[in-house]
Amino acid sequence: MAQERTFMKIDLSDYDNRKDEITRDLMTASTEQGFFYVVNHGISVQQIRTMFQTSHDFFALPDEIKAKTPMDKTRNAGWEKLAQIRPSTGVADLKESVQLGWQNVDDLWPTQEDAPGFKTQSLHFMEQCQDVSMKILSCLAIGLGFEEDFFLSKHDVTQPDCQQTLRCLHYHDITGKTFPPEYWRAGAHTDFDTLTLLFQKPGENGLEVCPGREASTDFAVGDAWSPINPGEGEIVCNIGDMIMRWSDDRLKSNFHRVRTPKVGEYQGPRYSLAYFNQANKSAIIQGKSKYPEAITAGQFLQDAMERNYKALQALKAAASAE
Ligand SMILES: O=C(O)CCC(=O)C(=O)O
Ligand SMILES: [Fe+2]
Repeated sequence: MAQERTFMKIDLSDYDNRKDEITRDLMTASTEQGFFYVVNHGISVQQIRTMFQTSHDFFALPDEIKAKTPMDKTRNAGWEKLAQIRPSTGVADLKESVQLGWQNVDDLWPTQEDAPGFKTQSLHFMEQCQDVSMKILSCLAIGLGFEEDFFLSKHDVTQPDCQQTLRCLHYHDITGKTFPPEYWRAGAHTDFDTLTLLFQKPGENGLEVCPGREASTDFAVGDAWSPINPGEGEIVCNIGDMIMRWSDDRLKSNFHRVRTPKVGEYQGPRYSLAYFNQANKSAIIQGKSKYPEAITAGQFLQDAMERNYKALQALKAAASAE
């Protein structure tokens, strides 16, 4: 079921002077919908376009080249194609992606020879995403009653156990093709992280959101999906499971998906970029009321992946019993 919703636009301009107002707006957006647009964030349209060109050039390489740095799940970095299976669908997303990290992934970057400029440009963009993310997380810390730098040291990209990641995504051109209904460009899911920054190219829409999730461990999801279509230069941000738990479920990590366009609609390629903020492995996540028990971010992610795995196995078992 489709439902029109308006998502808040958070203006980061004059950040230092307007921090109280920005915090109020961010808390409203994060406790209600968990999705919002961010504008005047300091990353120029030109810089975003340059990163999209870089991502486009990488994906245009032959698969044999991209496969030189395959997805390494333990380090959450590398390239994969038609490989990510969501428990909500049971089939692989119609996409390819490359995940880039800050630490311990030197061997998982494509070489300068294969992808000239890719590493330099991506790292530059990651720095910019990191800056914007820390501004938002600083406000959310204040809003949740922590010290304003509370989340900063916990998402420290200089630490060897840092888990901050940029994922470049390419949803293939499917012009003229029809897929069974369980095939999505990205099947419905929540993000495991604290905060995601999403960029897309103008007009390459398809992202849909379903607000209303009550607990960070919940799989249940309603059926009122709303499109969220950013203008050029706007960042779509969403709250992830990690900060939902940290905030005792006050901030909402909601389900989202990317629909597969039908024949008659624009079915050309779609490119997006997602910067996932995930606390350092050793960072302690501890709520103040509902979830007072301490857990490391490393353990939190492992548990989340295990829950996903079990849900997928249950889905397969149900399908084979039919
Ligand atoms: O491509 C998009 O717009 C969304 C991607 C996404 O939700 C994800 O990779 O977690
Ligand atoms: Fe996502």
